[in-house]
Amino acid sequence: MKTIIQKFRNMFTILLMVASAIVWGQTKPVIVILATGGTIAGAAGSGVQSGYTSGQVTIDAMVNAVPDITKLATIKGEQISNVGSQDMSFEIMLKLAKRIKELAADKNVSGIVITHGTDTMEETAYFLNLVTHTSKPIVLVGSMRPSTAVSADGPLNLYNAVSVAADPNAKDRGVLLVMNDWIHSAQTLTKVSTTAVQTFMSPIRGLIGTSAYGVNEYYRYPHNRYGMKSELSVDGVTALPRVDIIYGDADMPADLIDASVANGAKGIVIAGVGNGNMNKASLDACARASKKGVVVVRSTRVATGNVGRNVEVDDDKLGLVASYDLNPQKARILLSVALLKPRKLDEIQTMFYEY
Ligand SMILES: NC(=O)CC[C@H](N)C(=O)O
Repeated sequence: MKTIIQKFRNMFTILLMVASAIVWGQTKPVIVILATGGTIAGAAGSGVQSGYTSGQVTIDAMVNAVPDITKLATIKGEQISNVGSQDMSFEIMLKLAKRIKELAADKNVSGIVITHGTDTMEETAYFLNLVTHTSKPIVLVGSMRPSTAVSADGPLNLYNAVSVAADPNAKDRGVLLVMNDWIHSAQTLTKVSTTAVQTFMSPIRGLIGTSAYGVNEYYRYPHNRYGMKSELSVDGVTALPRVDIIYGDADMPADLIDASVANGAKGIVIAGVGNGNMNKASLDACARASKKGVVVVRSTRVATGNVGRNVEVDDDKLGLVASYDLNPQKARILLSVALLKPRKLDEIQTMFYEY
């Protein structure tokens, strides 16, 4: 009799454990990881080797390296691409945007994490910030050391990124990047070191918050237009117009600007010196381009500070746009998306102030 009761009790305990596991599994937020490649998925022959190849490791292997992640969320993974982000293309970005839109509309999904190489992470982050209209957290993450390195930074970065994506407090903050304990806005972040683990900074407007072993603190909401407030869209778009970046320096040759126009650019971003300046010959070439209907934006090669309108350059007279907060690579993204529709110069200038 005693053994029957004991058996019954054991069965009941097991049933209870299974039921609570199911309930917990259902209440845990669902986070979808979209993997694109990068160093976080990179591998080398040894733990102390500087040479390595990006985009070698699958999403499952990345998640398995951080078993604790499944305590934060139910993880689902999809491989979108597996490239070093120097090979990130508008085609992959458009594919990402489309998939994010579908996932954001799924009421079972709480947030999205994108694993990505750091070289062009600012472009992808800013692009998604403009064209994904959702309040759900979208978090980019990468690493500076490959998965096989001694002290690889990828696993903790991924853990923190999932914790932010699963955090209701991260909602409505636009596309974020979580690396090395810091939470950045897509609009402000920039890569400042070629190899150091502390490579992302938000030098103009500062951090959105911090994430330490999954404990998140938020300081602010981004100031600019993004997500639900963005009027920009890439729905049904399969390619973006050509926009070139031309680097400014002392005695720069102006014929690169004419060549860009001749090769079919619809927009040009000048990574100018100082406050978006360039020599007289280049300014003349920009004015020529503008007269032909090519939109020319003056950005800067300088790491901090914004480019104001009509400071040393008469933008009104020459028909130019000032990039304001945006560095050349982000100015190129905004201009490429803005040019999907015919827009007047002053409308584009307003976009540079607002986005
Ligand atoms: N740390 C990195 O992710 C840089 C590696 C690689 N070039 C990439 O961007 O994917």
